[in-house]
Amino acid sequence: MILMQDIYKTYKNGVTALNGININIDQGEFVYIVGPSGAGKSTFIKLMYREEKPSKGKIIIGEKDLSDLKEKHVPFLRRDIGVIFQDFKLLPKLTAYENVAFALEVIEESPKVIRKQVMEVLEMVGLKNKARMIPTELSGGEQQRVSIARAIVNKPRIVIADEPTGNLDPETSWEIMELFEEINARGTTIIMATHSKEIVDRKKKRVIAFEDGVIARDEQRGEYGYEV
Ligand SMILES: Nc1ncnc2c1ncn2[C@@H]1O[C@H](COP(=O)(O)OP(=O)(O)OP(=O)(O)O)[C@@H](O)[C@H]1O
Repeated sequence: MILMQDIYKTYKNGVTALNGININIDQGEFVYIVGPSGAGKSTFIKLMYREEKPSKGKIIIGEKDLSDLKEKHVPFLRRDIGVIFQDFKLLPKLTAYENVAFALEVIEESPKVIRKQVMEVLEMVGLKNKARMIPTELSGGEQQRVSIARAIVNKPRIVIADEPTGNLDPETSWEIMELFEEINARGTTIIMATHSKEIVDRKKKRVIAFEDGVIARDEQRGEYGYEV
């Protein structure tokens, strides 16, 4: 479960990005976050994995109240949340296998567990044969698959994606969306910020629309709702 109560976020430069957010997302939901540029979507997402802290308000992720989460416990929160970005953020000198394994090495998993889980997850995203390639040897879609593999190798309960198809062509985007649906079907909560009207309107899911730092719409089986 993800709960936000009365969340405000003002950055150091005085810009207020979120202006009173209340939200409740159940385990296993698939939620699109939409809205105009600058509406507060990325800020909302960053609060969930503690990349940013709210200026005011309460955030609960699973059983953890982030208000009293000590810095040294942030890595434990991140084990429960996989994050995926538009620009993949892979380590350029490491192979696909090593990029995914890295997520488990930092939490000191045993080499045996690492090998098994990394190969399983690379197979799931269809990249078992390209495990030894480095990011520049892979297409954009393949790089995004590696980053998805890295995000889910820990079996997190929540996957957050900030414009994951923003750098991909339409066909590749659909393939990536299928992967997200597969992950969601296993019970993982998916929260995805997107500017893609095609994706949101075709895959009818819960839609939360941000405008000027507040939630303007929150609809089950919603639509994108903006002209493109
Ligand atoms: N680190 C920061 N410091 C200061 N202001 C910021 C920072 N990050 C975001 N903002 C401001 O907060 C507001 C909300 O930004 P945010 O990135 O959350 O919007 P967004 O809806 O994700 O936009 P986009 O669709 O363009 O990614 C904007 O006015 C932005 O300029």
